[in-house]
Amino acid sequence: MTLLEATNISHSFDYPLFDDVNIKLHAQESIAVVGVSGSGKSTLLHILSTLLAPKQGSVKLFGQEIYTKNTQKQLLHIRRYKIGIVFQSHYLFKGFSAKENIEVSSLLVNHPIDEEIIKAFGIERVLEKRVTELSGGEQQRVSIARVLTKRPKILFADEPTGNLDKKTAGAVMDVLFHYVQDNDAALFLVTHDLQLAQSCSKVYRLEDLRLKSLQ
Ligand SMILES: Nc1ncnc2c1ncn2[C@@H]1O[C@H](COP(=O)(O)OP(=O)(O)OP(=O)(O)O)[C@@H](O)[C@H]1O
Repeated sequence: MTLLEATNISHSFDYPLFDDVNIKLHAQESIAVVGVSGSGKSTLLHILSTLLAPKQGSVKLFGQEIYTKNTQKQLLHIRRYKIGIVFQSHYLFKGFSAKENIEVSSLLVNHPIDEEIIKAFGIERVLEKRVTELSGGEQQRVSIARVLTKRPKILFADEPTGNLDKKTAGAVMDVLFHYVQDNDAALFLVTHDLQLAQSCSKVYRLEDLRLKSLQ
């Protein structure tokens, strides 16, 4: 099943970022995009995940064109209930504990927190701590747990393991890959780390305005 289809996407800010980009993401699939800093990876992720309309081209999520036909209300519904976005800066609620942050998602979709994920992320002992008392890597894992608790069909992740050591990063990626398999979901990953990217089913490099297939 095709969950995401982007056709002939082009975008620019002060200068052109990419041109004529085409991507299809199917259930149980993971796509990684690598590229140098400033090549437009995060911008592409924003375009695919309802946050930014491209200058040209079409983006379909779950078979539905998202930028021309959808009202803001429908976009909000997709963003809240059908996709999950892990940002480089994680946007946790600072005054809340780690657990309360994850509970927000749990309440939103009326689904309990998955204790297995908490354990696999190694954050069970910090759940009662306030966000400001957590290390950067702990905050990153709490934010991923919060997003997974919504049980999104597509998970968009921008450098999700940027603050983590290799071993912890590997453990987190394992959870993401299992989540995708077990839930018929899909992962769109942006990273600088080519080795990490190569654990995905498809790898692309954003370079010279094009999305080039590496794997
Ligand atoms: N909202 C915006 N308005 C204007 N320019 C922007 C905006 N967002 C990003 N840019 C510019 O677009 C370019 C690409 O940014 P983007 O964050 O997509 O790159 P990236 O490949 O993800 O970089 P990094 O690896 O450093 O995170 C940068 O030059 C950035 O300054």
